[in-house]
Amino acid sequence: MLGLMQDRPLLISSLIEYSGLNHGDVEIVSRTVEGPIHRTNYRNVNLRAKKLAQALGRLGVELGDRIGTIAWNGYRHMEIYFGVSGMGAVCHTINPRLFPEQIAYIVNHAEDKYIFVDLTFVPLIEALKDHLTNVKGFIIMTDEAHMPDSSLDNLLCYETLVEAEDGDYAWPQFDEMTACSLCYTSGTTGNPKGVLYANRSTVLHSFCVCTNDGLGVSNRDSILAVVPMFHANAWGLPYAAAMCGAKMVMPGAAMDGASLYELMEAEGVTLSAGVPTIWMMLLGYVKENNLKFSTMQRTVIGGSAAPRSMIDTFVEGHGVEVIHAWGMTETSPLGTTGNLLKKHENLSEKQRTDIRVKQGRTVYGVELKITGDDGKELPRDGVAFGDLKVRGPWITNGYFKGEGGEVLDEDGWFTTGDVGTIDPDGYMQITDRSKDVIKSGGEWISSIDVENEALGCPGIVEAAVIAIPHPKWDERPLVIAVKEKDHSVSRDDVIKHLESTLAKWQLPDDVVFVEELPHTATGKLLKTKLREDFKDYKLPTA
Ligand SMILES: Nc1ncnc2c1ncn2[C@@H]1O[C@H](COP(=O)(O)OP(=O)(O)OP(=O)(O)O)[C@@H](O)[C@H]1O
Repeated sequence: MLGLMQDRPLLISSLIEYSGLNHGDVEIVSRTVEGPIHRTNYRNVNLRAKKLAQALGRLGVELGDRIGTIAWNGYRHMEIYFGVSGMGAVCHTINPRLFPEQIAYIVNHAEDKYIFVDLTFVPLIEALKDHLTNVKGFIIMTDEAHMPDSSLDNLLCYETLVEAEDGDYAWPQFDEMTACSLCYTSGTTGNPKGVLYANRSTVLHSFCVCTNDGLGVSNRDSILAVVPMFHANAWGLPYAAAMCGAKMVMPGAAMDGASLYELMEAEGVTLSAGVPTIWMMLLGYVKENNLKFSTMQRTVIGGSAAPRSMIDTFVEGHGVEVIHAWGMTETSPLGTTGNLLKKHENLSEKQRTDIRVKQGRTVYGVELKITGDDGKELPRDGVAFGDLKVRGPWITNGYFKGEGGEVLDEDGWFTTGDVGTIDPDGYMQITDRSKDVIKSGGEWISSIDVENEALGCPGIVEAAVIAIPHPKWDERPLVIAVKEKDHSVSRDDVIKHLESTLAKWQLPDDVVFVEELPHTATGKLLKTKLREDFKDYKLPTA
């Protein structure tokens, strides 16, 4: 209609086209599997993403085709993100940490036409090749000199494909609701299910990441994306970085404390993002070697609850602000961020951390509520807890190919499977996953609360809390913990420590120590495995 605004589709390609033109010199730095640190910039990424789109077109890839990637964070992966989605195909990022049979399942379920494979994952794909039904070819993400001897049929070399094209290509325009990427949940609570992101939802999500009260990503940032590009699209950081021309620093396969710290310091990293397990390791390295972060200003912790002790170490020990974030694959993933408000400026650091431990507030675009057993909305008083529901333009409306059937209620709310509270300022706090809550004598005990408190006990490096059946109380909590190396912390020490912070009925009935705890492909505690391992465990109080 004349006199109204233009109807330009919100497309992934517009992000890289923008940064290619306006932030052309800003660097993309990657650790590579071949060896040295690689440096490129947005101008080159845009050009090479176009060449890739040309090459894929020549291979017969069409609008809507799914193209897999099995790769670490790196510049070629970024080119694939933009090249594949930019041409109108769907970038399906495969999590290499899934069980091999799950990988075969999702590749077949997605009907991936081609798969981009990092050199490291060639053996993994070779072992699965007879089970992959739809794949026409494997594009190895390297140059001719590093091409492996492989038993895979239809092997193509990434650099050869890209360099054969001239890049004289205009990004096609299509409906902004066209799918751009596909991520499968990691199956903590069942089989992996596909979540299909749209061009429009991803661009809107990027705006949200770039707002100050989102993750505040800007051109002044140097971002270390530790969260993998195969996990909920690295929380959308590659897109958001392109939207504002932020420097991207990508660790490749080197995720140990020393490598991450070195990269942060060498590349002037100001913002980093990852799950608590990664930060636990990095902080351990930094403490052991008596180091400080010299450029990092803020770190995003999400995927699992950020323990208070971790927040304290970052904020008080290193002067690094923590942005606690909550989300799910189904929410693109950013749902809430724990930024402080103006009115919190004059609070003590302890009071400010009382807020930081909450999972945070929604940014514009996402609506959030909690409901009780009757489905009615509960008050935002920070006390009432219930099922957490979300709604918004970057929240899924159902799983790929209709798996699991209808997932929204009649008003469009998505039930997250998390249980939480919302306080009068809108800060949401996850109490638990609904499947992990411990139901004891008609009361609910949050396994996350008990875990967090147990982590504050000297000598405990990791703790998981699960429900054990109890003849009188239905269920009671059991702490399963990992000790610091050579530490003498005992069961009674942990219980004594918890007595100072938890109500009597919330105290665990027992504490057992293990060498290590099982984790999911995305670094979360694998409680299904713990429940299985401890299914015959008898509590001393039973
Ligand atoms: N900051 C956080 N604090 C506590 N829990 C969090 C936080 N961020 C994410 N989570 C948990 O992670 C869940 C989403 O994780 P994700 O989408 O990666 O799925 P998954 O656990 O890998 O797989 P599945 O959905 O199959 O269980 C959330 O529902 C929530 O339980």
